[in-house]
Amino acid sequence: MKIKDIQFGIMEIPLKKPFKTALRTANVLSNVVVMIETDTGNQGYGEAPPTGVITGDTQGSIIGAIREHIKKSLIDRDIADIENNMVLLNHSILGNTSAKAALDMALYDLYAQVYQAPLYQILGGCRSELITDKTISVNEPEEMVKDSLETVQEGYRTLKVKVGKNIKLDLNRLDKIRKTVGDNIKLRLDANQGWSVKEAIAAIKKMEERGFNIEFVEQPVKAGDIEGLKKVTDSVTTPIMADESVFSPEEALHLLQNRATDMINIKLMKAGGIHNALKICAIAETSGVECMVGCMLESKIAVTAAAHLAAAKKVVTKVDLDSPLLCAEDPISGGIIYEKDKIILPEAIGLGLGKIKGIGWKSF
Ligand SMILES: C[C@H](N)C(=O)N[C@@H](CCC(=O)O)C(=O)O
Ligand SMILES: [Mg+2]
Repeated sequence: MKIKDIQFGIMEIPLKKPFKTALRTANVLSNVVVMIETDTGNQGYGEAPPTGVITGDTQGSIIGAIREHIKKSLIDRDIADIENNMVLLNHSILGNTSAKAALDMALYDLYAQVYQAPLYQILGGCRSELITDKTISVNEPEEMVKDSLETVQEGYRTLKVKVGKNIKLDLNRLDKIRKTVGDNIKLRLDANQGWSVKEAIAAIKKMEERGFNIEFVEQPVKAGDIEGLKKVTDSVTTPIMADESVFSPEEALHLLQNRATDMINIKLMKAGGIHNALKICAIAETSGVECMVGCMLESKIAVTAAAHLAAAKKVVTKVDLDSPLLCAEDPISGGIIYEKDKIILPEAIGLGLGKIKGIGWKSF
């Protein structure tokens, strides 16, 4: 099975309500979708969201990286030669992790089609179901309480609460949310780099004193401040999870050798795809550190690929794969199935994706 062509299209999906973090507000998901076609008529799908504030990617940079660098390194390659294909993909251009992730998942989709098995089984097959959290955007406390209550009433048992704007208001937000949802709901926080080191330590200690029972706090401080991240990790008892501070396996190794974080949030868009995400899993497992698999604002295409990774590996003990749940429409048939907070992996071959509605495919 050889690669004959690589095509792309733009997928626009409105969100049910604005997605707000300490870094940005988004109303619509506007992603690059890729399709690899083979000489046997098979198709592999991938997706890249342009998350400029985190990965530095734009729609134009994703398309440009594939058109000018990645495509020529993959045309005519044999799908079964996955290791060499991944080396070529990763060496085709520096950075551009979202573009690489889109091609990486399409290559894995086809690789699993060669061996006629669901991808998660080929990658390790640890489990066939996952439980995801659902994100509560950062807003005025009253609106967050309302959103949290509705989410719990819909059947979600874990809320990922966005904070990081203002510590006094953040404490007020959490106080009200915890009182409203009760003690049986897990609350994990994501500050998206919004606090200083001192603010993070003070805020998390107050949460501990007030008994908010926070499962973990994601990315309290600036991505590049590894010393600051370690200081926060060492100063509080609540577990700290690195997100924007870890893109590559090399960064994961550096962080864990320095014990700068308690956990890692792996995202395909930061790692450059499943191939590098598997290396991060191995580094974390060797260091005795658990991982979460998360997502950007991705449709069911990229989230299905992330779910296959999460289902494959034992070291992945937490899942933040809620992005399709935040979308007002689902133009993709097949892929993962959501049953409230449960994600069921498809038993279909490869990623198990079906038709994608409304895409006008163009060759790069
Ligand atoms: C969507 C997911 N729950 C999430 O919060 N992901 C990111 C932010 C993604 C974005 O800004 O597009 C995270 O920081 O964990
Ligand atoms: Mg995060």
